[in-house]
Amino acid sequence: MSSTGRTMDTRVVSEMPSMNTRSQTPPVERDVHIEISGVNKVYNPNSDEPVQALKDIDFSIERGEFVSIIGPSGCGKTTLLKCVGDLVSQTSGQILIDGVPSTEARKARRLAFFFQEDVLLPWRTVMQNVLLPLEIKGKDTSDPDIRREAEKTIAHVGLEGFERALPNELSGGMRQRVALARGFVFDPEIYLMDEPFAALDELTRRKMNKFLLDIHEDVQKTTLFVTHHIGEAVWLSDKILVLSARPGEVDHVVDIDIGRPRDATTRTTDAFHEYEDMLTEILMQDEEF
Ligand SMILES: Nc1ncnc2c1ncn2[C@@H]1O[C@H](COP(=O)(O)OP(=O)(O)OP(=O)(O)O)[C@@H](O)[C@H]1O
Repeated sequence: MSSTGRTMDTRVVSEMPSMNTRSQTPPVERDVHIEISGVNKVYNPNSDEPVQALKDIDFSIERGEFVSIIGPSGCGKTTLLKCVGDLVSQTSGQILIDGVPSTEARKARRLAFFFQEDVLLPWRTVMQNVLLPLEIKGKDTSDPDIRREAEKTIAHVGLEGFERALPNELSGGMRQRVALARGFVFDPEIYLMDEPFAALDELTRRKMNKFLLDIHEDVQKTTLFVTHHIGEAVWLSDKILVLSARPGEVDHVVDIDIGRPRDATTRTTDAFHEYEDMLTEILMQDEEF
């Protein structure tokens, strides 16, 4: 286990049996996909009450890594995700995707967003919802090749046979899988996920976690995942970025040294529980949490 943090608490570290600080690990070749440097975000900067959401964020994500962002409510998790996806602009600093600004990456549709609400169009079938991003992109969605691709994506999320169903005929978990398929269909390089399973009941959420785990281990897309759920973050992630209370700063970066593939038994291991306890303790130290 390893953890680095701007405000590393030695008491927490010393309690962890096999924790090393990152400076002790030998240098390895890194393939940086997303580079966040000196990012600050202030909302309403010219008003009487500017809100500094992010402060001096330096963080990088390697290709194929699954990184979760956790932290106290309102600490800037969504803001950071939106800055990476160029849905809001940072006030200062830069975010590069493979060395190019995130604005260009968004325009080239290299990024896909997934939100808590499945935002499916209720009058469109599963197939029509999945085809929507391709339609917006100006593709001819009556093209048999495109439809085959969409069918493959629908099958990939386990919804084969539901192509003609309407959203209101599906369960919450199924609707969320349609939303995932809609993001996957244009084969983006990076998944940006903002609490995609927060509205689901615990059992469905577990199933969706396992589903995403399998997809990630299959396609290994670089993923940035915002969550409040520590267990979910540990199960899914290679690395967890913990932000401090607002203004969000990098508080800790915890590498999850649990091998893959992971399955339900992973959640019963000592290592899993140690990570859960460590992260809970880090978050509890923040008085505003
Ligand atoms: N458009 C906006 N205008 C002004 N302030 C905003 C805006 N969006 C977010 N904020 C503020 O910025 C801060 C960070 O918000 P953000 O939603 O990024 O945090 P979060 O960690 O994702 O929150 P939560 O855990 O509640 O989902 C909060 O204080 C929020 O009120």
